[in-house]
Amino acid sequence: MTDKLKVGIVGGTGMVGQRFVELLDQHPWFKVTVIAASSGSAGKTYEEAVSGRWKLSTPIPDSVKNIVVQDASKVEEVAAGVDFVFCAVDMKKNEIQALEEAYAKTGTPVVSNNSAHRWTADVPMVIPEINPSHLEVIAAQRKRLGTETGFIAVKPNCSIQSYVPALHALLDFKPTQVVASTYQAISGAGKNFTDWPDMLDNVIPYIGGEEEKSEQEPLRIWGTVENGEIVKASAPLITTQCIRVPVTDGHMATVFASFENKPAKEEILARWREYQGRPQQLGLPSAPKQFITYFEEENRPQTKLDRDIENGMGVSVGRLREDSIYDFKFVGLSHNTLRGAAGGAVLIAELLKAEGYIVAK
Ligand SMILES: N[C@@H](CC=O)C(=O)O
Repeated sequence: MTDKLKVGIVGGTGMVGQRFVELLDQHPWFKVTVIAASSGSAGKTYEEAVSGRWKLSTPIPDSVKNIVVQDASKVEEVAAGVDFVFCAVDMKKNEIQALEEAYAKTGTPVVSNNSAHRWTADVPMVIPEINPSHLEVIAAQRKRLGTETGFIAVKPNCSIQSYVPALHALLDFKPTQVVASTYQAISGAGKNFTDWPDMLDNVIPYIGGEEEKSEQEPLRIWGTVENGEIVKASAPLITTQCIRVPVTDGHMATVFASFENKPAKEEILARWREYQGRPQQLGLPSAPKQFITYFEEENRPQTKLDRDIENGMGVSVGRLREDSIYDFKFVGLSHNTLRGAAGGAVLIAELLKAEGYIVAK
């Protein structure tokens, strides 16, 4: 490919925005041409705007240091310089909904990390390996928004990515009940230990809104497309507890599951080993070669050792065993700011491009 698509990052100075910047540097299909943020950062170079608050261990890429940050609320101006945008902003839900729709109405595709539109009936919420067919609702959404080229597509909450992929590979055994407890890294709250010293040597048993998202969003991912809308699945029944733990990156989940047709352990392991989704079939640039990796060792997956598997885009699973109350239990792990946030969104954008939904303006 010679001409890369021009990308804007709306909310480019926050932690997820920084991950977008990092992942898109040297991307084979996409090039960051615009970074937009709040009016307080507008007019500064990107390097100035993130000075003292760059949170990643890699340096700020040279390719973006001198980009002058634009005001994200000046939608027409931002949209004029890009083919599509990623959006990761920190605003009220109704403001995010309005902002993303405003971008879409300029004819600009929006790939969003925000939760604001996750339950808008004609907005696809996608894990590319699991429900790429939900992109079909974009046609209905475009009609509603009055645009031929713009639309919004969103990624789900980070925490579900540590257990939904493993369950998805077993869907034809019909999971009936799932209990998941998540152990979530502090980067999920946009923080590191310098910003949040109280998290050192500490565990907080509450993350606002997280349990509702963790229980409901999988059902939308497993939903069906009916008349241009996603209709959520009615099973399995899911209950969760979401806990903040003192690790930088990586959300772990302990999972108990029962099935209508209980599989054998070997069948489960085979499904995980063999599972491939559309990104693997298409060979998308950010797709992990192995989506689900099972560790035989009893003390794996470990957050620090395994969160970066497949460049942070793979999902690790371990400790599969029969349970005395449920059929099986296991542990899952995914990188929350890569697979669970910016990386997952970049993979959605690659799928959208490969499927012809995102094109050069
Ligand atoms: N809501 C999540 C964000 C994902 O990383 C969290 O708080 O961890």
